[in-house]
Amino acid sequence: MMDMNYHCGFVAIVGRPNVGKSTLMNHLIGQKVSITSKKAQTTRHRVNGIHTEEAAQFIFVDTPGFQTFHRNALNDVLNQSVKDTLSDVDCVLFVLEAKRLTGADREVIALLPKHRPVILVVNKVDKVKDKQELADFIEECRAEFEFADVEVVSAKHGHRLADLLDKVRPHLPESLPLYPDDMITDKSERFLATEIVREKLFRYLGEELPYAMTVEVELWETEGEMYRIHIAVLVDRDSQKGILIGKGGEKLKKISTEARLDMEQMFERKVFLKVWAKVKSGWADDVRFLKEFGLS
Ligand SMILES: Nc1nc2c(ncn2[C@@H]2O[C@H](COP(=O)(O)OP(=O)(O)OP(=O)(O)O)[C@@H](O)[C@H]2O)c(=O)[nH]1
Repeated sequence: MMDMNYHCGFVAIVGRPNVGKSTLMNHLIGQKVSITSKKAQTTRHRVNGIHTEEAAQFIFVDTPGFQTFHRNALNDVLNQSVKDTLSDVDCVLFVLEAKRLTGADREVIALLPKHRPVILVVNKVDKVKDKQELADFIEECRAEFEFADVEVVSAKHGHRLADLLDKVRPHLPESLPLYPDDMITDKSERFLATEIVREKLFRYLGEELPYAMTVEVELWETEGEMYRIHIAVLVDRDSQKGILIGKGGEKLKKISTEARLDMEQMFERKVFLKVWAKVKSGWADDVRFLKEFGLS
């Protein structure tokens, strides 16, 4: 594998919320590492997924969704983080939903780098029956930005993803692989642990509440073969804390037990997990607080 013609580089996936960025990345790397949901704005953290081949390694950077309607400090930080990401990758995948070019998409287009190859990825083509309409749509998009290439895909159905990779590959610089070939994500086990807890929050609290919550590792220790992990779930209000904990602590206990079992399976070791709820008022507007979270 260590041949001199090896190519390896960074690829950013951008687009407005809900176009299918997480779904796309999950399929490209072949394992679920970030949560997808019908609701917008589920990927608050940047996720790096890696796809390794015989002669190339693609390191994907999934960027947080743009929130165009409810601007607050959180979203300014997210937008800046997207700009920083884009100026630092070898290729950008700009994802659109077939036949939908909205104001929010145009806001993302405005942030696309002029001096990096940007490939237009038209997703959800399974929803479009008329080929001519699709061709017209692509023309319309091409008028908005000078894309290096275009590919139509269905991320959800894994359709034409190999063709997409074929178009990205030439943009990766000649370099040895930066990661071992069995590595799916360079996000640490810490990150995966928070994703597991987030997934349980969505499962047990419904679709609404988890958007007002954030999950943070407070302690991570190795004791012999075992991990000792403390995770805080930060909520805006006391009432949300109450819902999270549930009657007699039942709900939080269930979330914590299921998360522990998933972690033990994923990390292949015993896990001592403690999950608790904390109130942090207005955390979404507190930029300094976000910085502590490594989000800016
Ligand atoms: N029909 C169809 N639906 C898709 C396709 N790809 C993604 N979706 C759906 O679109 C919705 C949003 O997908 P996500 O991958 O969460 O979108 P995202 O762009 O990562 O969203 P944010 O994390 O909010 O930025 C989900 O319900 C997906 O199942 C596709 O190719 N076809």
